[in-house]
Amino acid sequence: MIEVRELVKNYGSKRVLDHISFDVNKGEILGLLGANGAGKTTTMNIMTGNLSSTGGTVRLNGHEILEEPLQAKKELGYLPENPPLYPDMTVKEYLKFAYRLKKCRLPYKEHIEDVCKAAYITDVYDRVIKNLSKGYRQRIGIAQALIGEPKILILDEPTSGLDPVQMLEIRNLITRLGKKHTVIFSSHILPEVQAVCDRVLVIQKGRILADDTPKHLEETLSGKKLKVCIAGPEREVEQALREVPGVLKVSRILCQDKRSCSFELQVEDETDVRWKIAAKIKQSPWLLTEITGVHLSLEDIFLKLTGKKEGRKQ
Ligand SMILES: Nc1ncnc2c1ncn2[C@@H]1O[C@H](COP(=O)(O)OP(=O)(O)OP(=O)(O)O)[C@@H](O)[C@H]1O
Repeated sequence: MIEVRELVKNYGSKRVLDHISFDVNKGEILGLLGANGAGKTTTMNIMTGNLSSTGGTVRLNGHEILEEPLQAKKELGYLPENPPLYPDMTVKEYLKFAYRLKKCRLPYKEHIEDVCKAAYITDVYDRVIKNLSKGYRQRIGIAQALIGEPKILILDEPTSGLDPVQMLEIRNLITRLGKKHTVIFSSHILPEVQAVCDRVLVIQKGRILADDTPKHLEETLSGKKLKVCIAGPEREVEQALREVPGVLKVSRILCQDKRSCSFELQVEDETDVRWKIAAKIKQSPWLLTEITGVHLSLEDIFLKLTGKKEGRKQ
């Protein structure tokens, strides 16, 4: 559905995109994750034909954005970082304006109704935009992007500046939109990408650091780890755990419960080793009090990939 190849962008002698390539399949929700200045907006602006590239190509449903701009843009709904709203218009007037601007040919009344329903703005249809909350304004921006039934939605930081409730509403909305559209959205909020995306591209200084599912990315970087707490003599328990097939490494960790001892285990296969440990402890006089997976948050992964904390904005 989307094919981005070797995108390069220079501003004078400064290279801000350095050979970015990726594909997005039909129906996928892709998160573009990166710190402030990583190159997310630049990538999206080039993909939507709003900015020229120094090199590389972008194909939207087979149409190259510079060679066939009209056909390519018909495939596309775009929400820029600052939604292009006219605050003195009512929602009705604004959507009519966007409908005309896009030269949309779908039946006006039904289509606008559908778009308002999809973006959850039906109840403010006759209100003046400047009097609405930022959450509503963001959803009006999304409604504008939905006009013309584009197959692809590109949303630049759609939750930026929203309160936690509004953020959740937009995340839920993106998940629902993903059922009908191919969606790319950018964010610097890691749990958001984790919650919403099928795939994540981690981008830093104009380069792709990782292209993976949030879950696989986490597993790959964190390694498979278990936390095990057992009520029993520490040294003997440690030895017993080392003997369980599939356990690669056993490290003692601090234990909150004075009657137990705790260990972090590096293992080959989490589920399999859990069963084996449970079976082994059952045969002993000891008691298994906890066995849980240890997972890195995507935030830890991001810091691991980038190797530093600088440049992150909240
Ligand atoms: N017109 C411009 N002239 C020079 N440098 C620019 C211009 N626009 C963007 N840049 C630089 O390009 C780099 C990437 O910027 P971009 O806006 O794409 O980052 P971003 O990941 O979207 O960050 P943000 O979350 O702040 O929007 C930054 O270093 C930025 O300073």
